[in-house]
Amino acid sequence: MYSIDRTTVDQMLIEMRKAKEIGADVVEIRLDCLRNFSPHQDLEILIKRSPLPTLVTYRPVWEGGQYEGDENKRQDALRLAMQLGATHDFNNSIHRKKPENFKVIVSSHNFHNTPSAEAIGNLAARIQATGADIVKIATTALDITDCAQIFRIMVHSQIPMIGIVMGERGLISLVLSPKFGGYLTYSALEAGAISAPGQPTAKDLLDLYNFRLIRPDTKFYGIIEKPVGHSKSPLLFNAAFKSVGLNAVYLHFLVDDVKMFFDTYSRPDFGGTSCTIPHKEAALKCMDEIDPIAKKIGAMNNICRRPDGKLTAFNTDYIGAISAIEDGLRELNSVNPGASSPLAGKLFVVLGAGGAGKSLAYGGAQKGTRVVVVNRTIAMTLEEVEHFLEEGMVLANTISVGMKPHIDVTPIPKHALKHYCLVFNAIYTPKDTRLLREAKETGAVIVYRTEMLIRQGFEQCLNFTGLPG
Ligand SMILES: O=C1C[C@@](O)(C(=O)O)C[C@@H](O)[C@@H]1O
Repeated sequence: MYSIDRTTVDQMLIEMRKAKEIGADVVEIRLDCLRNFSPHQDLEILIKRSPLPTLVTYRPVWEGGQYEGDENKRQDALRLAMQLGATHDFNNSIHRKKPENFKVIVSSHNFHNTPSAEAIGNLAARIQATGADIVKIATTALDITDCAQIFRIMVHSQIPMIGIVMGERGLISLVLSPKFGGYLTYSALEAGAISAPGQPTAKDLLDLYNFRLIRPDTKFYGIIEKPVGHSKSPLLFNAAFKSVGLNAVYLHFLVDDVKMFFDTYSRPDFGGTSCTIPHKEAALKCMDEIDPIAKKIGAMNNICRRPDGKLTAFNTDYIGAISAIEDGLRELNSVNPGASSPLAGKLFVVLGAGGAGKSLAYGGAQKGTRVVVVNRTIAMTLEEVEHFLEEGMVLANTISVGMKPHIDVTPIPKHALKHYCLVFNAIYTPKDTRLLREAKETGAVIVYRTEMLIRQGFEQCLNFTGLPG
């Protein structure tokens, strides 16, 4: 559902039409946001001209809304909306059966925090006791685990319930609403036009998260990250799940405390996560098992929950990066066709010794390269690399030099690049770093981070589901 909080009737009508075009099932109009609201005239226009079933909300200040006037007048306006058929249409479309007369949503908003599941359950019971047809409880997420409190109550609610946890950390409460029996969920028409913090856009809900396919038995996965939203993995995984018809969804998890996250989301239908900064180390401590290769590398990026509930960590970065580099080398004629890997025998220079650097160094060694790791503290420095001369070397950069906003700098000067036949850069933004631009100009094959992303994601998909992505 899309909620409209414009200040004039005309603006609301425009947004209602947009909401329909985008694919919303229902629109909510927030009467308390209208300036100079004239109930008889405005409601008649809004309800009669709404292209979608319409939910009318007139929220007072004490419930987090903007209406400050007389309580009787507020209730009169809601009764009028009912007579004009707003709720009638709404129920008709949602239940797909004729309601006796109309339905009432009684809501409670908590803009400070999320109480315990027990307290939410008591609140839901009190709301139900008012004679509400539909209970709506909106709380505020201080942590992603707050969503679990709402899920626990919503899934067992005897009457229809809308449970949402507002804020960035509450995103999963909106996306997973159908999984936990939610009556409806909210989305924004477009980025920046949200009616409550943390709302996804209708487009993301429908196209990125495949919202219409989410059911109670849908398995869920995601990427644990902080801040949230930079990863392209949800795009990759949800497209893969949809293409093979897998009943699963992959989300952004904005996680503050990794242990609390894994302790809270321990259901069998939570299948695991990808892991990125800043959680890679903290997550390792929560694992029941670490795959021997991830252990050897000393870095992981993929966590799977086995059917017995145990968490296992894997490293798929080394396969993703190395196979992207191998494919790049295959474009060159100079590759020895008889060798098991086009990397075999090459001098492989890896810049950086963090998780990605360690993964590349391990992968390179497995393929028979002579690996040189370059960083500030071990092996050799960037200055020394400039004097490294052997034809046909391979360079993999994993340090952040050249990353946005410092796009004018580069880890290796252009003149030193002429000895490399391939350059890989693990930086996402910008895609065309100065390093890659100059490598291309000197005639090297270049390999982007996205090539690695796709391949490491494919391996994660295999680990999660046993199916190729
Ligand atoms: O390299 C990546 C990409 C990633 O960080 C992302 O942004 O989606 C997810 C990680 O699991 C993986 O190691």
